[in-house]
Amino acid sequence: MISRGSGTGSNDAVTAARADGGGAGLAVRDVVVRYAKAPGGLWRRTRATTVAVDHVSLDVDQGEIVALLGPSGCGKSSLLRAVAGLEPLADGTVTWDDGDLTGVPVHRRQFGLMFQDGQLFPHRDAGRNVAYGLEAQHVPAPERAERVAGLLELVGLAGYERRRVATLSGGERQRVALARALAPRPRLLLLDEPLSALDRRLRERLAAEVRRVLKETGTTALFVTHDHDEAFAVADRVGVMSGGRLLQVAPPEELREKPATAEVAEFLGP
Ligand SMILES: Nc1ncnc2c1ncn2[C@@H]1O[C@H](COP(=O)(O)OP(=O)(O)OP(=O)(O)O)[C@@H](O)[C@H]1O
Repeated sequence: MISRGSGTGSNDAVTAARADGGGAGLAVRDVVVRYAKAPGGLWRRTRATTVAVDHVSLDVDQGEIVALLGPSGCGKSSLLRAVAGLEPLADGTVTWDDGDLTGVPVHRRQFGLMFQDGQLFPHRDAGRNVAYGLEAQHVPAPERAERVAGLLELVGLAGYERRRVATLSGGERQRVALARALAPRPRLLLLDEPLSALDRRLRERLAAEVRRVLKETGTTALFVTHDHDEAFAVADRVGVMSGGRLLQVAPPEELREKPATAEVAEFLGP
């Protein structure tokens, strides 16, 4: 059983929802993700696999931000991709509000995705990038324009509607990418190293801003990062991964004060 730890500040509402028996959200149970090793050579006959995620269980309650933290290759992205439906589960289940997502394709999960490179559409201006998901939902133009303006303002880019993507800085691109991911009001936002390509100072500032934006929009989020400071700045709870396993999930201060194992303590450092 994974300890959920206690919340503070804006997390109190989440804690209250849990106590009421409400606040359901994402439940990952005993999930295993395996990859076939590269074909050829010795592996061809043995059908050997890499276990990227090794029986991981994790809850993310509605309105909560959970960061997955761990060194390169520990399986964070694989777990996030499995939740998104981009990787098949070798074992275990992923549910939302108790509804099993097995067999539900990526685009039907109502989850948003944001990656290290925001992958903006280069031929659309900033506003039309943000509007993309709203167009797909056939939101009428005036309502769309209002929502795009509101989202750009929320991410600190008020008035940027007509700016060409090529003229935006790295930080501005990721802000647009965040606004675009939030536009269709995803029930869960999955962020994979969204700030990693930015320099440290900007990363620190944006981590705090991402948290503010997610909280202001009441967005439930799973945030993958290898950066301790970023995880602690963004999340209500932080999950530490190593070798495909989830070692501990706890609020930042609890993780610092009471690491559950020597491995967690060593990873977090002094
Ligand atoms: N498509 C793939 N095919 C084969 N092996 C893979 C594939 N994707 C990931 N892996 C392996 O699975 C393990 C976990 O990788 P994953 O990308 O999930 O880790 P990570 O913690 O997100 O690392 P990083 O921060 O470097 O992206 C690694 O050993 C990796 O080499």
